[in-house]
Amino acid sequence: MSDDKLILGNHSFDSRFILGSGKFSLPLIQAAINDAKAEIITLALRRANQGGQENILDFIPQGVTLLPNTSGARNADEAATIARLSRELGCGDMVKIEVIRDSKYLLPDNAETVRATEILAKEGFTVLPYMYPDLNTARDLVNAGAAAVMPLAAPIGSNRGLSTKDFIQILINEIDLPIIVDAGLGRPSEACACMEMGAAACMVNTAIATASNIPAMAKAFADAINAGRMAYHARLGRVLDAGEGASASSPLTGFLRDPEDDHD
Ligand SMILES: CC(=O)[C@@H](O)[C@H](O)COP(=O)(O)O
Repeated sequence: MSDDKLILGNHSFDSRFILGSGKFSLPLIQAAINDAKAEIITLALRRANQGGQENILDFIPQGVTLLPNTSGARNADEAATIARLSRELGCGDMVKIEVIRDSKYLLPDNAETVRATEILAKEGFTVLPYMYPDLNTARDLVNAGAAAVMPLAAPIGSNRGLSTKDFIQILINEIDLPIIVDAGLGRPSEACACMEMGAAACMVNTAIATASNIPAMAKAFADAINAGRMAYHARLGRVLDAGEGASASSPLTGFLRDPEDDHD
């Protein structure tokens, strides 16, 4: 699967692990790059330089793609302004749209996210919108020119895992764009599950940033994402319904069903 690239607009990547950087530190960024082989790291422009505090830009080596996000935007126009500013500053044409009005659950405003996507796609941006997993919104995002769709697994920073699983599966089945699961993943096994389902990539921040051993957790997520991708390509076997009973693993070695055991 050496040519199994993640394609986002005109950009192509080998890694399917994306580091969200709301919580960042030098050890986290080093771990993401060295241990998890991240090729994309998000950048909240409003946090890029806060005078005297750590500046994330100082930690990003060449060759790693910065994905500016519109964190702090409360509507589409604010998101568009942040995106234009980041392009002017030389941060490239990719942008992750985050439009959030709800300060308790930090849930994205899907309608304003569609509007921001339409504005910025028309201006030539490669737009990656963060959204609540809803099929109608995802279809609107496709029509608006998104390069991928980024549904949340659970509220940002919650480590609660794949709580929107069924709805993300609908997007994977129905939307002909990369589906990048973003936010709330707490365990590597959950990232693996996303990839087995057919997600194109996972974005993780808090679960790694808050682990006791950051490099080991970064590597665990990367390995889980790779394992899930391999399983997706290998195609999972059929799951029996509960009523179907068992199916002998070694049917040629004496575990054949005795017809007398059959019950209606
Ligand atoms: C939308 C957002 O901010 C997320 O991208 C965040 O970077 C990752 O979410 P977690 O911190 O929950 O992993």
